[in-house]
Amino acid sequence: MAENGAYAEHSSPVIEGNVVHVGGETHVLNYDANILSLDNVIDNSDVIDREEIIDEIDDADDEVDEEDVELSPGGILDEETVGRGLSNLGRSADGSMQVYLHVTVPGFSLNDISMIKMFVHLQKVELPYNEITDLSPLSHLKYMLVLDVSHNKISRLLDFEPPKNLKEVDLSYNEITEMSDLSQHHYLMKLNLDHNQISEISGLKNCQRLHTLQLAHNKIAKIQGLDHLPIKHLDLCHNQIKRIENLETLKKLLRVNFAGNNIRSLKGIQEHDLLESIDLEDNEVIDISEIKYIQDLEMLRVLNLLRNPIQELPDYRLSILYRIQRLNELDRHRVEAEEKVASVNMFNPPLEVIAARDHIMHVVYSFLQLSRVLDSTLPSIETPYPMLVLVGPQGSGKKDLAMKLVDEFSDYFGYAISHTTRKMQPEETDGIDYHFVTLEKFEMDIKMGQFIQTYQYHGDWYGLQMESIESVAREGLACVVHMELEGVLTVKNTYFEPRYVLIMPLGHDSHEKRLRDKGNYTEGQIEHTLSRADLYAGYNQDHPGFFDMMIDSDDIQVAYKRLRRLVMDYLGISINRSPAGSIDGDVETHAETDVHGTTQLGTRTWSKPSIADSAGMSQAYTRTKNTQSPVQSGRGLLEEASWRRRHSAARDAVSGYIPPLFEQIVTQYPKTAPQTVEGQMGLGDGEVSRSYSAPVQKPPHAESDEDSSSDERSDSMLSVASAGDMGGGSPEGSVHGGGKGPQLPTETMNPLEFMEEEKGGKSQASQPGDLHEARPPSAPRPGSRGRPGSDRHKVLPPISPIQKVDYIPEY
Ligand SMILES: Nc1ncnc2c1ncn2[C@@H]1O[C@H](COP(=O)(O)OP(=O)(O)OP(=O)(O)O)[C@@H](O)[C@H]1O
Repeated sequence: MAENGAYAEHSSPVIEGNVVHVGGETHVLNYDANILSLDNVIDNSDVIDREEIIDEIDDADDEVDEEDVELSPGGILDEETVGRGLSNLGRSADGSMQVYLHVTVPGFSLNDISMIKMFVHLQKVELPYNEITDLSPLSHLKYMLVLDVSHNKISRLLDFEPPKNLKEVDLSYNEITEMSDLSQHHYLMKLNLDHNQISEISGLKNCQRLHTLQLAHNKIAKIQGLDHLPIKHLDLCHNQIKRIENLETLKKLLRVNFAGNNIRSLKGIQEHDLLESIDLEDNEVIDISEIKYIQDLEMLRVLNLLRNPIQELPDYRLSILYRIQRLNELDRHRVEAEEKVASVNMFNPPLEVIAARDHIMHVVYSFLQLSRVLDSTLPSIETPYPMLVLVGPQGSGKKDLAMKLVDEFSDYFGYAISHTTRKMQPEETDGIDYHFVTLEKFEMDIKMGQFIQTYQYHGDWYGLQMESIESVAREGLACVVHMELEGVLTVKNTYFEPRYVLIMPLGHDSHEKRLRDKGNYTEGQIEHTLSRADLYAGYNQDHPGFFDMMIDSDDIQVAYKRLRRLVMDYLGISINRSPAGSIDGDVETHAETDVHGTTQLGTRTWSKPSIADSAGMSQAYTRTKNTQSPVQSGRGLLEEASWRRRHSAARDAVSGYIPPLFEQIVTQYPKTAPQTVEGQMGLGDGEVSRSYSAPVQKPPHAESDEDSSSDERSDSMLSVASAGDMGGGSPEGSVHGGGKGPQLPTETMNPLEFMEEEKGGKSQASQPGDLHEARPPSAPRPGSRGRPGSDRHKVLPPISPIQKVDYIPEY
């Protein structure tokens, strides 16, 4: 009997056993003489050209196909059947012959494959869909690499002498109940045992090259016997597994399929850093918290949780995507980038998104209410309602600072009381620290459009109502509020333009201690709050200009000193000099008090620079007056004011004038809190902290305090401004009074009023028809001269009188 394979190359057909070699091709012939007459081929070899011979052979093959030849009768594999199934001609393993390397004989109901042992060179044997029970003839196929005997009746696993190099075995759809020891199959890489009756994984211990193990649709109840195997693809779907276990040592896992089991928890799958795909379809995963076991898997891209109870959770898909942002496919559906964004916005919205939503909500609710004119805080381009917002993490002490500031500067500031649903603490008073309200009331107020911002912190709601601000403003005071960062972001969406001072406990330990000392917070809350301190620091760093100032509140006393000095600087309140001539600059320092015991004001108020800023105006005023009106100069009002500001700035630059600190803070952009602690431009003690800000120089027109320190100069600027003998006397005197020094306008004075006065003469009484009369009457409160937000301060500059201005001083 001829072997499958060997031939020598000839130009004319050469017959070797059942093989014909024609022009480099080899054909296997049947022994049945009816199929092909070898004589014919050989006899006519001289006269029939090669192609005809090949055609003839092909025709003969076709004829045979058409005939109903019974192959492998009785399920006994015969040579004819093998011959038909041979393919893939190639070199034999020893390289000496050309042989067929593959055989495929599917669906012949084979139960005896003894014949196969004749074909020793076969490397790939496919005998699926038969009735094979015994694989022992395969022991002869020493070169076999791949074996597919799926869909047979095999009950014993690889029960034959193993070919040395057997790599892939498909024994799926058989009747194997037990996994025998496969220790001799050293080279086994892929083993498919799907659809058998296996109840226990075993015998694989020495299969140290096994990278794919398929055991789907068996009766396995426990994952075991896989320790230290280099398995990358593990398919255990449709078994009876309840727990993912014993996978710790499978460090190469890339894909696992546990679909169709009874798994509830994902515990056991963690720490597989290479895992890319997990299929858990049709299991019993119910709890979203289970995702924690897989959310740190760096390479995970595909997850299937279809037909698990977890699918019933509201926003299930987004919550999974939020937790595992790196997924490309979830539940057999591609994940879109938009879904990932939506998931973040839903479960951990960026601060800006929270603030925008909050703002929109309050705007919409307020639109639903009857509109009401808010006379005290109505916005104005020139002088927005003055507000100071202390912002920082909980426990930064900002509430205490705010309270203390309002206490000390009660003539200037009022505390805008926020509403909260949190429990009142023993040391707190309703209506002073907060308006303590029920959740129902809080929600009702939201719906009534009362709030300008709200924020939920540690489960309690906080919110600032318009009425809280308005009630402070009605008193003629600027308002101080404190809030978390999200609140600030909402306020930044409103028309208010407060100054924002970041109160930051820079020392982690002191912050923690302060939180613990309060004794009100749980461990989780403390941890959360401490982590938010980093958020603030990061936000400050990433958003230059967001905060106007940062104050370290590690030491609350020092923090207050700084805040106090900042405020005094803003307000232009002079600071007493100590006998030694230095500035006290601390809590002991008091605002300069005039003979009447009222605090003396400088030229600044707590507001944004108005159209005609004080520096520009002040210097403009020292110039020769030019009574050309904007109309005459061909410029509009705003354009005129802008032109003057630029003119003034240019002149300052030429003359070397550098505005004092407060003015830099108020007027310069970006007006930012220092991005690092070191860079803090605080109003700290002495030159060190000053060195971070621009040097403060005396303006050319300031004549006094030659030897003052820079701090003093800063303050002296204010004094100079007020020194135009505005300090004493009546409010009118302080603003309009004619002194010897340069006349400086103040922000307590409407620039237009200032211009008008300049026109009409400093000390002259108002003339009929001038701005004073055109302006709505203001009711000065006793002792409230020109303080921010007061009725003396033109927070609400009249609109119609602007039209009446007939000139703006030129210089
Ligand atoms: N209207 C508001 N909007 C946003 N956050 C607010 C508002 N009112 C108060 N908060 C902030 O809510 C947080 C919790 O308030 P709580 O009164 O418990 O703080 P606290 O312990 O006094 O903190 P701190 O010492 O920083 O003032 C604080 O950071 C507070 O500033």
